[in-house]
Amino acid sequence: MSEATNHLKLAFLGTGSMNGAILRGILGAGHDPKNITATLRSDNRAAQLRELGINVLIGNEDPEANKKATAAADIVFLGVKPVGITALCDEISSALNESTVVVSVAAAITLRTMQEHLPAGQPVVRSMPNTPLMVGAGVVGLSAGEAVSDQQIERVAELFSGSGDVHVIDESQQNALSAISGSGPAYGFYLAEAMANAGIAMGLDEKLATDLARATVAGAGKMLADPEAKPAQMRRAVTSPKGTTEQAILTFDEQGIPAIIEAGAKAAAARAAALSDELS
Ligand SMILES: NC(=O)C1=CN([C@@H]2O[C@H](COP(=O)(O)OP(=O)(O)OC[C@H]3O[C@@H](n4cnc5c(N)ncnc54)[C@H](OP(=O)(O)O)[C@@H]3O)[C@@H](O)[C@H]2O)C=CC1
Ligand SMILES: O=C(O)[C@@H]1CCC=N1
Repeated sequence: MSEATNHLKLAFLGTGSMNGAILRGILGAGHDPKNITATLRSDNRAAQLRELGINVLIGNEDPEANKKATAAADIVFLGVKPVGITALCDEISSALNESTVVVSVAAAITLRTMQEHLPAGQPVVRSMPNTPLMVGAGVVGLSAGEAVSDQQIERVAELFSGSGDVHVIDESQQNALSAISGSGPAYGFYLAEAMANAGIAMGLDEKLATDLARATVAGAGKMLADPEAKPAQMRRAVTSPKGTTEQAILTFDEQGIPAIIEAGAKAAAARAAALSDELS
């Protein structure tokens, strides 16, 4: 991370699963914790966050928490649920400096919707991150609003790049990206759950089945982390002709698993499009 980026003051407003994962990734990449302020509504997760050496403000104790964090920040990450984003934009508008970059991590909330609830000309970035950022293995898609300069989007990209892959994309691709990489960690965990249950169904005890599934999906994920990795080729390397894996893959294909995964991803993207309309 460059010196200039490391010195940026960051505010995380609504620091639950996603904003918490982003800030852990940024800290892991070497950002100075003294330059980070996180807000929460209740104090449930405050102690955990304070252990990271960052500043923590609690909305239920200080109604000005989000505004105070915003006023001191160069970049503000909005990490509340989609339904709360426009109210949060309204709340912080008076505390923003004209060069403060507002980055939303919310699914479905468009740049246009945010811009309508922020001062005219405010730089706004729509992002779709994923939780593996917290272990330095995340993915994020970024789309810049009209008022964002090249330097500002590069700074946001640099902040994320210490903990994952960064893709700057047209906003029209955000819902599809969200359906693959935003929700995708849950699909990986779901596969591990299903594999563990299959082991239990074949008579393995629960702990052994869970350990086998967890370590296997994690190991496969580690191999896939190589940017040159080719999933289909790697699958074939495990699949001996007339062997055991082949029977499993043939059964998955016969039962339509690839089409089911495509249908699931399309349902996630369609839900994002519907939410965009509901919350605009
Ligand atoms: N989870 C994921 O994998 C991903 C999530 N996202 C997006 O991230 C956003 C947050 O989701 P997620 O992290 O899962 O949700 P969480 O519920 O874990 O986090 C939301 C946090 O915001 C806090 N909060 C709510 N309102 C306020 C407020 N007005 N001021 C300050 N803090 C507030 C909540 O505090 P309290 O608990 O005290 O109410 C909570 O800590 C969503 O918009 C989602 O679309 C995007 C990609 C992936
Ligand atoms: O489920 C959700 O709505 C969020 C967006 C992508 C992952 N989690």
